[in-house]
Amino acid sequence: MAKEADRFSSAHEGDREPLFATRRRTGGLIAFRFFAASVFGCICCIWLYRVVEPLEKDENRTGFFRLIWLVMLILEIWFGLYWLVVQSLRWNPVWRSTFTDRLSRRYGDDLPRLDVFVCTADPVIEPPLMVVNTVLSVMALDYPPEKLAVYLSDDGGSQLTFYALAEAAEFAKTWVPFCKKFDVEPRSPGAYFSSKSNVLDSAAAAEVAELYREMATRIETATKLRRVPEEALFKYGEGFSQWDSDATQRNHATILQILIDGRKDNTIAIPTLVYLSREKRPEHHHHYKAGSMNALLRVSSKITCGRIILNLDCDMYANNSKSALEALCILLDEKEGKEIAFVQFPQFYDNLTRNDLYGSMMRVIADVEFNGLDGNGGPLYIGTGCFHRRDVICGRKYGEEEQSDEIVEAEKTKSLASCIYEKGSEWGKEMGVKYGCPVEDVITGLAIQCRGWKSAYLTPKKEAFLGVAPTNLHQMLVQQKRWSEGDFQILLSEYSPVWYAQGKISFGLILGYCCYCLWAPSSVPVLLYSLLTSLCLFKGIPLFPKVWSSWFIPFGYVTLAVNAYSLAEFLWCGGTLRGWWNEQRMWLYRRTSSFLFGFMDTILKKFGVSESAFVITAKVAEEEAAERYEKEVMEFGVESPMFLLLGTLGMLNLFCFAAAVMRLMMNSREAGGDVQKMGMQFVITGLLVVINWPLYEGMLLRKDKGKMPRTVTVKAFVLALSACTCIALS
Ligand SMILES: O=c1ccn([C@@H]2O[C@H](COP(=O)(O)OP(=O)(O)O[C@H]3O[C@H](CO)[C@@H](O)[C@H](O)[C@H]3O)[C@@H](O)[C@H]2O)c(=O)[nH]1
Ligand SMILES: [Mn+2]
Repeated sequence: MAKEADRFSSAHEGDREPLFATRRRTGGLIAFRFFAASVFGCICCIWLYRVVEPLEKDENRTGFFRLIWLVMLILEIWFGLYWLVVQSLRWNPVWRSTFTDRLSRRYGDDLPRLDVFVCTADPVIEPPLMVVNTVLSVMALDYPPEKLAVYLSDDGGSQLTFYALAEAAEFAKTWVPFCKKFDVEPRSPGAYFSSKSNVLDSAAAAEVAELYREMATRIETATKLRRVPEEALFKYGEGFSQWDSDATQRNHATILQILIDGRKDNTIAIPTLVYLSREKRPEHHHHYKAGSMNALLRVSSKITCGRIILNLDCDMYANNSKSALEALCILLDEKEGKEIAFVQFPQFYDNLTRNDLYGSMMRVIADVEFNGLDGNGGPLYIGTGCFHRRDVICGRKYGEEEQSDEIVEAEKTKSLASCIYEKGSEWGKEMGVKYGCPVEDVITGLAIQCRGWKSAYLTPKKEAFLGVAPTNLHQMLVQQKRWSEGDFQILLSEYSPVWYAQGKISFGLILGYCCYCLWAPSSVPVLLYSLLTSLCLFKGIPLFPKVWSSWFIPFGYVTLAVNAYSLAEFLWCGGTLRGWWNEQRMWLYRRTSSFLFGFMDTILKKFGVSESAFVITAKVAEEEAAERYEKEVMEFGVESPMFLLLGTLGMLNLFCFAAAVMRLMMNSREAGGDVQKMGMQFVITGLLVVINWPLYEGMLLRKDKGKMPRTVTVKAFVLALSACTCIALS
């Protein structure tokens, strides 16, 4: 391998054309900076208002009122500073483009080995048919098959998944050559055959489609019956014999089976395919996905030892067969590419509806913010759709020599995936993917960047990978809780971007990390601000300047400018107006439930009270729920503390707004004054009510199974009503 590395770096000395280009924005950027400066100027005015205004003589201003005023000042300082931090993501964006033709000219098929790691963990919420579609899509990537290997890590230790993979191995012999011969896209057979428009109209295609359908039926039937057919147990006996009779998901020996060995069998041009289920024992922590990634790193090093590693979640199929070549344009570039440790593609989904009810796409993050991060040193590693250099993820520092990894085939390969292998080693610490954090990906990427490496972000026109977004509110909130909690833990950990990364990565990138690491704590100010605004409206206490006073200008300008900009940005990124509105709702819900719970759990964890776990996101929904998802009807359905909180806050807003409107109508003489004094509060609380409309519908009007459970509605109602009563009487 040492020689091979040499070959890649120096043999093409004469050929100096870069393999990728980096584009920066110029014109628009200056306009943006002016705009940002104007907003910041107004933010300063708001702070000034809070400081200066209470000094005015006003007999109504009691001690309690001053306290509220102080809280408002603190919250506005937080929002202002957070806004500043977020600008780092827009200050210096870059876009990368690649020259795959130059890559082909220079290297032909002489490319480094590529190992693809696909992780799955549960055959029920991650259906084996979906998993093998992902596997098949990467096996058919535009890449020399003898250089490509696909590893499936099954944390579910499921015979069903193994069975599906064994079936896929057979089907691959037809599918891979078919894709290459006819250059089909996308290369997930499920996605390809379900898209009516691009399926070839030929006998060959019809034959492959039939084969696929037969395989899919077999896999789905087995999954439904939760039983592998008898003849398959026999046919793939070597694999199935590795399951002990008492094996369970959490307690079993290592299962390792090379289903296709591309190293030996050169007659069929199909990539190597390996199934791995690492050993699990109840007394050993398995470290979730990070644990399986590290087991994969070790086991694959003894089988194919790809110099490049692509990591995919089991639902992210390859939608663009050129993605590996595109990533290599960056990693093999002789000049700038040398300092780049990993190439991240965005997470896109193929199950989104038009207006993206749950804001799953995170359009602006993918199309704006990550380019901003790239300009400051590189995007975060987000766990899927990411090409790594093996030796870097294993711990190599920037500037160190790449080590040669000899493939010595040993009988002991299996032991590399045992529970005790990592005891007393650096795995999970300085080597491989890090343990102990719910976002193992982000912290690992940060550590790599702190070792001197950069990363790059690639967004080809045709999305490289497509996954499955959560299709109900609860799942979405749970996923967001895990992310916010994990990112906040990073902020408090020894790898904190604020302390540890100081001097190791650029200041802009530190701020970039902070945007996400501060998600969890940002819940508290949003909660307080919205509560204070509506409760004070209810009590008739004005919190903002009068509508006609000049102090109102900065408030009005900041509110309008920030929201108009966010809307424009959303539309530029291809979103719809409705989609933006939905995203604003999710912005609020995430903060007042997911992030808040993530924040509290992190604090509790610091005191050793709770343990954070990795709750896997389901990738299937039952039929009726799926229909509601298609129609963009918000799905509640389950009892959850997060819903109770959202419901209570929603009701509280409604009561406060209703009470204030009633007061307006009853004494219409003072109405004008009331509106003037509290115009801004009316608007904010009113908007909160409007944005909560799907919530009220779910609580009060709907009858289907996806409505808010009755118990939650009643509890929320009682809680909100008692809160209002207490406040009214106080
Ligand atoms: O014990 C576990 C738990 C999960 N997984 C796999 O990890 C992947 C991601 O899990 P998912 O439930 O889909 O979580 P998401 O929130 O969608 O995942 C995002 O966020 C995670 C960190 O929170 C990253 O690990 C993922 O790569 C990233 O896509 C899936 O393929 C799982 O099968 C395992 O292999 N073992
Ligand atoms: Mn996922």
